[in-house]
Amino acid sequence: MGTKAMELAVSNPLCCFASRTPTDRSPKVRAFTVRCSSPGAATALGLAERPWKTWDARLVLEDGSIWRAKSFGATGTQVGEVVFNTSLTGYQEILTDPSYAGQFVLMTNPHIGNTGVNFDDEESRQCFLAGLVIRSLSISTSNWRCAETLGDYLAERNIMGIYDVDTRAITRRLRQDGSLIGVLSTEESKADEELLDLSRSWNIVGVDLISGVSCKTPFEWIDKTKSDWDFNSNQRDGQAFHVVAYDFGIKHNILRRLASYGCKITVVPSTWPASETLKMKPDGVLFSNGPGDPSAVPYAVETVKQILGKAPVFGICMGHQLLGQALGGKTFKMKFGHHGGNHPVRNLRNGHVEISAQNHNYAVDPASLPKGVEVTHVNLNDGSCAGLAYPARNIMSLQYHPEASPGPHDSDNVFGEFIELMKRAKQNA
Ligand SMILES: NC(=O)CC[C@H](N)C(=O)O
Repeated sequence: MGTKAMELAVSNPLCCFASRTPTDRSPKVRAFTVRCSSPGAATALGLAERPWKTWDARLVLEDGSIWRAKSFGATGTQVGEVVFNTSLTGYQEILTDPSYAGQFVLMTNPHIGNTGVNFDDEESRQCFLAGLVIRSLSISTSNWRCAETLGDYLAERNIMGIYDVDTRAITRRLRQDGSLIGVLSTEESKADEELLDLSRSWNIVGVDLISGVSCKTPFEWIDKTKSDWDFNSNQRDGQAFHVVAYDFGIKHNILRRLASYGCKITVVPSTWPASETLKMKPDGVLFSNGPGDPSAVPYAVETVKQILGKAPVFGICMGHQLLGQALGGKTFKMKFGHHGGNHPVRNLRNGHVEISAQNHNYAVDPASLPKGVEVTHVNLNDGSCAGLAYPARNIMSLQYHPEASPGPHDSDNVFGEFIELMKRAKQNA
């Protein structure tokens, strides 16, 4: 155990969590109040040294706070933006959501890992996130679908995790002060100051992250939601619409839901030219979710612009933000974003409130949109724009996730609305 670890053990031998809470929020690295001069001091005080590890990883936030806790998954040093996710379930889907590229996901649910990881719940081909921050890592896994433990899964994918962190305290900090960049490290050779400097010199704003997660060549998608899991099989009319889906970091469940609604799907990379898409004469085009700053990918906005009015379109999350820009609007960075499965959204067209799955740090500013563009959905937590439509040009979009995964399925019928949009456009053509 290093000197710092001993300081913690001595400062509070019975309650390691209290001792781990930083007391100083100033930029200087001054993390703990009670200090002890040397490792031998514990013995000198008559206290037994702990037989278990007290900490072997640090999460250093750009505000100068240092969170010493325990490593799981991969080791090393990683920088990213820390966001908190309030979903109670679905950590595997969250880990494989490409929209988290460049971010550490901190789960507010304190108990993670108890169902392990299975073969079916992957939302993309790999984990793109920076790392996982949790309170308690389940000591056992128990689930009929479990194929391996969460720790082994992360280690194999070279993703770092840290547990026994005071996740409530960090969440309050993020809510009060806004998103923070953090560095997670298991490397003892790196000084706190070095990690702090790294957190302060790194930036996620203005960076194109979608090109790193998108597929490189087009492919056909055929998998539907498995019948055992399909909670909504009413709205199929068997008519196969051809949808071209732009992969800005697409979640597989968007594709599964479209396939379950009867669509034939061609997935194309983020850089796929609009002219090639239009040559395929699609019945509709989907612009997917994806990581990072939507204003940092003007080439994607340009692609969307060239498609608008030529085919019915549906934008989800990043896709919605690109559509907003293509229509002349602007996006902005929110204080700490929305990440979780419990966001109430009002559908302004019918007054219904849906509980939705959300994962975004940016939003479209409705005041920047031209006349004719309708705000169709509003997030009831903060009044932000959660959906758009431009009926004259067959455009619809949502800031949140109708495919859920994880999350409540209240908004699944939006895929049916996209089918209706394509059907009407075909009839009127
Ligand atoms: N899930 C998404 O598509 C996220 C969009 C964008 N990266 C944001 O954070 O707002």
